[in-house]
Amino acid sequence: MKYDLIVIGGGSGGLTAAAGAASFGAKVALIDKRDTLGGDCLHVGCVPSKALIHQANEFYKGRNAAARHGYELNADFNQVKNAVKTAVATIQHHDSDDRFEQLGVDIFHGTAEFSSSQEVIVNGQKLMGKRFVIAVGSSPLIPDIDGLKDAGFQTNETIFSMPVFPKRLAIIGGGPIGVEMGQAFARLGSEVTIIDRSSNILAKEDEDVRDFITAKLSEELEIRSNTEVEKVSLSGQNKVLHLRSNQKEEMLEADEILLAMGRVPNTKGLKADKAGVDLDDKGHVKVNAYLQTNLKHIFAAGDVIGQYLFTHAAGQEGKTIVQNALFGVKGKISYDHMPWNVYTRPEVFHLGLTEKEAKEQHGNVTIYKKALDEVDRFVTEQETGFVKLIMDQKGKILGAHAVGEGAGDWMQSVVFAKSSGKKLRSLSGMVYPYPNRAAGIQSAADLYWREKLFDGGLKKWAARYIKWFR
Ligand SMILES: Cc1cc2nc3c(=O)[nH]c(=O)nc-3n(C[C@H](O)[C@H](O)[C@H](O)COP(=O)(O)OP(=O)(O)OC[C@H]3O[C@@H](n4cnc5c(N)ncnc54)[C@H](O)[C@@H]3O)c2cc1C
Ligand SMILES: NC(=O)c1ccc[n+]([C@@H]2O[C@H](COP(=O)([O-])OP(=O)(O)OC[C@H]3O[C@@H](n4cnc5c(N)ncnc54)[C@H](O)[C@@H]3O)[C@@H](O)[C@H]2O)c1
Repeated sequence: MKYDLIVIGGGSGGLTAAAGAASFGAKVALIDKRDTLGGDCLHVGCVPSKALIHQANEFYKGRNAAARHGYELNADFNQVKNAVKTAVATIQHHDSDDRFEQLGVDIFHGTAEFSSSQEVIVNGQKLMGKRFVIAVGSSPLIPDIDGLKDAGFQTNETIFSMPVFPKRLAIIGGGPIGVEMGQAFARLGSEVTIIDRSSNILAKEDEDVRDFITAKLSEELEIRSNTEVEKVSLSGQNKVLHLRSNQKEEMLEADEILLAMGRVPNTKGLKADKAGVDLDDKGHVKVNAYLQTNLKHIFAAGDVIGQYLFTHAAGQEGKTIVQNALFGVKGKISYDHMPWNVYTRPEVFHLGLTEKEAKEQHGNVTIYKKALDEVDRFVTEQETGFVKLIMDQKGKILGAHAVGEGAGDWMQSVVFAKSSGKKLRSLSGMVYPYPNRAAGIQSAADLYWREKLFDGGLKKWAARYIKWFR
């Protein structure tokens, strides 16, 4: 039998492609090397990390409240891990074999490898396909640091089931994984140090956002930027990180090391060469705007293409592939309106261009920035942060950024406005129920009218008109 579509990888990208294709009546095979579907996001990524963050924030609040009444609380790490497991198990139902089998998908658990451009092998069985989707995801980058392997370390694949709670946690890498896990462990009671070789953590964020969140996180943990880990050694049970920053050498002792230095694509065992699929020098599958590889019938989605390493990006790519692979529609993937959130407290929201990128690409841009401690809801909740909207001279939204409690949720209307081509003023004209957090968007967007009304010629014209009007 020849499948219409063979999907390799049952994570965010692969599941979306498989479910979409099966719903249209295609004969689909889905292969995943894990025993359960769901991929990294469900098992060792988004879901356990957000569950851990929730546990940590709950504990942190309780601990601070108890401290105000003279009590000291310690976190029970086993309870935290159980809550994380429960969250994963609950969501697993949604990504169960049963659900996909009911959609008509044939599921194979085992490692897939290409034997030709028309065929893959899984558990010794050959599967023939008309079209293929490579959605095998990525793995944590393990650096070649002297002594690291002997000293031992954690990655996102082990940290959620780590047996002992680390009193001192050193995190190498200050990207989203490093800062989210760093703050969560700090809130559970670890002494956390984030080490990053670049000059800033969260390097992809707008400069104002980076400065704000760096200052906030620094209240709870230590950040060492411009720092390299040259070597790791053991001193008894302690892991000793030999650091170098600005020609200065220092040592840092920790109970555990978490690696959060980026990802490598899972293409090693795939034998893509047997199919003739081109990879880039880092092992990512190379695709065009239609998500086709150099072979028109083989598509790729998700972390393995190395574009935007997010669940929602993989899902969007999976959807695009369904229409292109099954119906021959030439739908291009677009990342123009791809938002992301970093789930620290306060949360970071990112959409479109940063101020620096906007200036480089568009020259003259207008920026409206509103501090959240001037927005009533945030005042009542004693929260801070800001909203920053970046637009071109015609009012087109180029970028939107926010740091604030729940920003990832309440900034969503800006994604709608930007992706439907609405101008910034549309965000000002909506009605916001008082006192919701999204009013932060309105306050920032209102600055547009303030400028027009109070600083421009309109005010003089309006004054003359009002005098004249009877
Ligand atoms: C700690 C952490 C937190 C994260 N938090 C977020 C978040 O909050 N929001 C967000 O949007 N993104 C988050 N991400 C990123 C997100 O998890 C990934 O972008 C997403 O999982 C990518 O989906 P994918 O389909 O490309 O790969 P995956 O979900 O990793 O799926 C790939 C699947 O392919 C299988 N596979 C690999 N090789 C083979 C093979 N040869 N044969 C058969 N099967 C194979 C694997 O077993 C896996 O199940 C996080 C990542 C991490 C590590
Ligand atoms: N909330 C979310 O959506 C979320 C959460 C977690 C992860 N993710 C996804 O997972 C991906 C991987 O996350 P990540 O944080 O591992 O990677 P990343 O690539 O985003 O960040 C890695 C960090 O490690 C630093 N680094 C690299 N090599 C180093 C070295 N030798 N010494 C010191 N520092 C070094 C880099 O400067 C960078 O700041 C992200 O790109 C993101 O897309 C998303």
